[in-house]
Amino acid sequence: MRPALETTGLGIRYRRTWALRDCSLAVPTGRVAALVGPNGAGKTTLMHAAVGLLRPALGSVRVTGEAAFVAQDKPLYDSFTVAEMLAFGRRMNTRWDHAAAADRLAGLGIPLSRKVRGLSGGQQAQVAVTLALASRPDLLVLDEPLANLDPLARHEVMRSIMGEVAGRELTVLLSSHVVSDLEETCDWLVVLNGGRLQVSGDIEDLLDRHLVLTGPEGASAAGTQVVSASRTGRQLGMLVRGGPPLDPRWQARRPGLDELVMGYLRSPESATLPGMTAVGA
Ligand SMILES: Nc1ncnc2c1ncn2[C@@H]1O[C@H](COP(=O)(O)OP(=O)(O)OP(=O)(O)O)[C@@H](O)[C@H]1O
Repeated sequence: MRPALETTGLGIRYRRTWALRDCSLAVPTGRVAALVGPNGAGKTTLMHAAVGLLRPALGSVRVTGEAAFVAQDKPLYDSFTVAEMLAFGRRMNTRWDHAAAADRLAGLGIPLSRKVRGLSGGQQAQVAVTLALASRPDLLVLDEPLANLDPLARHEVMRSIMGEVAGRELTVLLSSHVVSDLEETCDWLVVLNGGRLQVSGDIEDLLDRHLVLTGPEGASAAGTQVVSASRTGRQLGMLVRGGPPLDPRWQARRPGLDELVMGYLRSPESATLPGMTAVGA
């Protein structure tokens, strides 16, 4: 099956600044892909390219089917009621599923008669996601859908997105700064750092292929590929690929998603991408 989103050698620049360089990735259909990276990493740029808001300067980007996009600042009109937002969406889209949108909002307990400005942040996020889903996209692209939401609302938004993915062949690409929000729901990981792709792959597979090592100073990491290393007093800590290490002084365990992401972000020269055999290539 063709991937839902595929970029090949993608390069995007704003005048002279390259925001994204040599980015080749493929997100398979039906995945919920987390797009993470520090401020300025190129996440919004990649999303804008995916939905056709930015043209590549180099390479290509291809979406299988239709994409819908929810921008960071939730594109809703404050003075509209929810019903007016739905009517607006209906006029703007040819593939509009009005009944599904109304059902979804009813299920979430969001009154159609309420003005957008009278909704909580979590409800506004839900309305924006509902509008995007009502256009029946194959790829749903969400730029920080959880920003400014409390933990309960973040959980609710993620849960409802998962519900949509379970029901059909929808692929989701969503950016977030809070990796712990993504652990439960995302099954694909894309890490960008300084405009470069560092990690792209299935999350379980990535976690299986890495180890967190802790051991004394002088312990050798032979038998592994070191992604990043840190020191606390006389203790060494490492994120490595492959292994287990030959030196028995290490304690080794599977990383959590946040440890995997942090390990790569700390070491921008490291990367793990499909088809790659060595860390740091
Ligand atoms: N309109 C623009 N004009 C010039 N440079 C831009 C523009 N938009 C983004 N950039 C630059 O491109 C790079 C990538 O920005 P982008 O917004 O894609 O990052 P991001 O990962 O989404 O960041 P954040 O987490 O802060 O939202 C940054 O260096 C940014 O300063």
